[in-house]
Order: sequence, then C-alpha cells, then structure tokens
Amino acid sequence: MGTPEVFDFVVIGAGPVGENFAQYATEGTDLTAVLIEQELVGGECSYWACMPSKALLRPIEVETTAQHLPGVRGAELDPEALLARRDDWVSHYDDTGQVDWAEGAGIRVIRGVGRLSGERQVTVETADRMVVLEARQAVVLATGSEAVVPEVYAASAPWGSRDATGVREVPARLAIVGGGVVACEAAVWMNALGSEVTMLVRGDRLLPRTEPFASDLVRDALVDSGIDVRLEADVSECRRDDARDAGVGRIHGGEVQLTVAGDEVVVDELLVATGRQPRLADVGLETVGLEPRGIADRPDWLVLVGDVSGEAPLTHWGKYRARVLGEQLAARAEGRPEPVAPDEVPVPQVVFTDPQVASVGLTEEAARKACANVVVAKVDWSSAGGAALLRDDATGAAQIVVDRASGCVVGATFVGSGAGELIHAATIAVAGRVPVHVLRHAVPSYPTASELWLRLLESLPQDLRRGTVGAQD
Ligand SMILES: Cc1cc2nc3c(=O)[nH]c(=O)nc-3n(C[C@H](O)[C@H](O)[C@H](O)COP(=O)(O)OP(=O)(O)OC[C@H]3O[C@@H](n4cnc5c(N)ncnc54)[C@H](O)[C@@H]3O)c2cc1C
Ligand SMILES: NC(=O)c1ccc[n+]([C@@H]2O[C@H](COP(=O)([O-])OP(=O)(O)OC[C@H]3O[C@@H](n4cnc5c(N)ncnc54)[C@H](O)[C@@H]3O)[C@@H](O)[C@H]2O)c1
Repeated sequence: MGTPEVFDFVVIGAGPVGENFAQYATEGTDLTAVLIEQELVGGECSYWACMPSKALLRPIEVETTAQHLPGVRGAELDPEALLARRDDWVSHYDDTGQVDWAEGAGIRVIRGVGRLSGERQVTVETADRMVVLEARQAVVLATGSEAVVPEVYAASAPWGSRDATGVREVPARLAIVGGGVVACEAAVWMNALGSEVTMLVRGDRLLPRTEPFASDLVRDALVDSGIDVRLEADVSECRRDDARDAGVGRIHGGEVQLTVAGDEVVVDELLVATGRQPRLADVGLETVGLEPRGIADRPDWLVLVGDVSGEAPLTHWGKYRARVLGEQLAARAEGRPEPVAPDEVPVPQVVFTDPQVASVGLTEEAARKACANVVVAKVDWSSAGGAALLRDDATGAAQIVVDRASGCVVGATFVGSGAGELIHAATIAVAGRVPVHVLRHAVPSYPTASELWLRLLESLPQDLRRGTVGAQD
C-alpha cells in the first residue's frame, strides 16, 4: 500500500457538509484537504434528497397557486416535464460540476470507500487499489445518515426516500409510512403525479416536532388535495409477493398488503419514511478503539460534522457547522486565534408542503420549559393583506414566541404560501436577540407578507412592545 499521502484534513464523505468543511478549512491558507466519496460528490442532498424533492415540489405549488388566482387560466401539471426538470436539477446524476468545483478550489477528490485504519489514518478502497492517507490536523467524518427501516417492512423491498425523489414509475396506489418531513413532502408530489396516496402515521399528528397548529394545517391541506391521512395507524404486518430491487424509483414487486389496526390496506408500492440515523457503521471506528455508541468520547483529531454528528439533519445546519469548524480548525493549525461562535444558534427549517411550514428556534412547548415566562402571539395568514394577496384561498397562520424577561423572540412558526421566504427575518431576530420593542422599527413594506410581523407585534402586550417590560407577568 506504500507510504501514506499526507494532508492536513482527510474528509470522508463529500456531501454538502464535507465540501463546505474542506473549503472553509483551506481557503486563504496553505493547508490541504482531500475529500473521499464513495458515490457522487454533492452527496444525498444534491442528487437524492433536497434538490430533487424541491425541483418536484415547486411546479406543483405554482400550479395549485395558479388555480386559486383568478386571472390565470390553463395552468396544468405536465408529469413528464416535471420529472425531466427533476433530472436536470440533479445534473442527470453526474457530479462532474462538483468535482470541478472541488479541484478548482485546490481540494483533492478521491473516489472510493474511506475507513479509519488507525490514529489519524484513513484507508480508501478505490475501484482498483487501496490508498492510505494520513491527516496532520484532523480526520473529518461527514458520512451523512441512512434511512431506518423497521423490521416489519424489511422483506418487502419498500421504497426509501431515494425512490420517491428519483421516481420513474408512478404506482397507482402508494402507502407512505411515517408522518415526518419526508413523508409529508413526498405525499404532495406523489399525489400530484397521480398516485392514490394513503399516509399511515403512527402518532396522533403529522410533523411531530413542529407546532400542533402547523400539523393540523398541513393535514387539512393534504386531505383536501385527496390524500388519505390516517393517524394512530400502527402497521402490524406487511406482505408482498415478488419483492425485489427493480432499480431506484421503479416499482419493487407485486402488491403490498398491510395490516393496519385490524384493517387491510393493499397498495402497489410502499414508501417507508420513518427517520434516519447517523452513518457510523463501516467507517473503521473499531480500528481506533471506538464504537458508534461511545462516539462522543473521541480524540480531538477525529471530527464529526453534518448528519453523522447527530445534530439537526438539515443541509443548512450541517453546512453552518462545517463553516464554523473549518475556520476554527484552520486557525488552530496556523496558530491564529480561533473564531468564536455563539453557544446557542437557532435552527431554522422549511417543510415544502403546501402550505409551507417554516420555523426557527423554540416551539411554544419548548420555550415554556426553557423560560420562566413566555408570551405567544398568533395571527391568521390573511390578517396581512400582502400575505392574502399571494393566493385567493390563502390559509395559514403565523406565531412568535417571546421570552418576557428579555423581550426577545425565541421561536417563530409561519405556515402559509411562501412561508419559507419569510423565516429568515425571524432567524435574524432570534439569532440577534432583538427585543420586540426594537423589531417594531423594522418596517415591513406594504403590501408584502412580511406585514404579518406587524400583526404579530400588535398582538403582544403593550409593555413588551414599548420596551417597558420588567420581569413582571
Ligand atoms: C428526501 C429528503 C429531502 C431532504 N430535503 C431537505 C431540504 O429541503 N433541506 C434541508 O436542509 N435538508 C433536507 N434533507 C436533509 C439533507 O439531505 C441532509 O441533512 C444532508 O444531505 C446532510 O449532508 P451531509 O453532507 O452531512 O450528508 P450527505 O448528503 O448524506 O453526504 C454524505 C456523503 O458521504 C458519502 N459517504 C458515506 N460514507 C462514506 C465512506 N465510508 N466513504 C466515502 N464516502 C462516504 C456518501 O456517499 C455521501 O455522498 C432532506 C433529506 C431527505 C432524505
Ligand atoms: N424540507 C426539509 O428540510 C427536509 C425534507 C426532508 C427531510 N428532511 C430531514 O430528513 C430527516 C429525515 O426525515 P424523515 O421524515 O425520514 O424523519 P422524521 O424524523 O422527520 O420523521 C419520521 C416519522 O416516522 C415516524 N416513525 C418512526 N418510527 C416509526 C415506526 N417504526 N413505524 C411508524 N412510524 C414511525 C415518526 O413518528 C415520524 O412521524 C428529517 O429529520 C429532516 O430533518 C428535511
């Protein structure tokens, strides 16, 4: 295998997070990084997750919006063109552009499976040989996450999120197990593509990590669009003849028969969307005396970032952490003062259903646990003319959660058309700890959906708005 090739940073996994880490750890320095990738540079997000799903969802949202805008006639979905758009946005599963970007930034790319093989050492299994690498500063695991498939479905070769985003054959009847983000978003595009969709949700609401009012609004919208949403629907059995891997996005066998709370549900395909877990298996942890469960107790030279870290499994969050860590480790390597990041940074998320659910920071329930005294303001989506103008069937709501002691917004949730583009204002307010009496002077333009902020601030008690608040009730 020869003498190890030495880099400052050896990064296993070239998803968005690995790429960002390598960029920020080397930019403007003499430090070197290598990215090891077993599939496509750009990772799950670029080819099988964020990009294809959003490429599919946007035309659907535009079409349904157009149907509720008097003055527009003839907006119609073209399924073939929709799938072609998806293929364009995933660059036809070709990562040349991202490899060129990495190499242009001075980052080496090695294709193969990377595994730890000793302290600061990684061995890469490429198509034709083993390559040994050594990290002067750190080995960075950015290996992402993998879907968790409950045992009951394992023998039925169900669809995973890759099949849903990479759909080629549209099943006439599709059951989706799960009520999280993947399940809700996939239900929208599979329904629009013509599947008769049944959602089998174990819990008593969709999107269990968001505000309950958001769960209700999304459920109502999914039901209105013709989706059968079944809550508290436990699947006890799953049978399928001729289960096989027919390729990504193709139907994986015969009919699927599910026993759901005593009822039989028969479908042509089953999508299992029951969550993801950090991809820590088969990365060679045992070679340095570690195992996935004890990963928190690892040496300084081994860094985890992105989905594999167990933090919020979101591209923007992983990339943020990669930027921060990259800059910090570069500074440490060069003996410069390390840039400091705040201890608490709020995590935003947008669920691209219709209506969209955009949230940041704490939910009301979490805020009540974290703060002694919390004030909540909630308004209807159509309370602001600019929001109502976006489509004539506008439904939704906006909510902010304010910590009375500091007068600052600690959480916000917007549910409505285009809500995703509104959330950054809330993120700035929460991250910047801007008191609401100051936010009053951030004037939203008329008539934009941002005027929801006016309505929200007007709903707060006067003392909070005026900034005369103490720690009183
Ligand atoms: C259907 C779906 C839709 C999503 N939509 C959104 C969205 O709209 N917005 C959002 O913020 N998040 C979204 N996410 C989450 C997002 O995809 C992840 O948070 C993001 O991809 C994490 O980036 P990452 O770089 O940590 O991991 P990944 O993107 O998974 O990249 C990890 C890379 O490491 C490689 N790898 C793993 N092990 C090895 C190894 N041993 N050797 C070499 N290479 C290896 C993998 O091949 C992969 O390319 C979505 C997820 C799903 C499933
Ligand atoms: N727009 C976005 O930002 C976006 C889109 C898609 C995915 N993602 C990310 O990907 C991650 C994974 O998404 P996901 O939807 O797979 O996970 P999730 O954690 O959001 O939802 C999992 C769902 O499956 C249910 N579930 C878990 N185990 C089950 C079981 N044994 N039987 C039946 N139901 C079960 C849960 O109750 C929950 O409803 C998310 O956490 C999210 O951060 C983000």
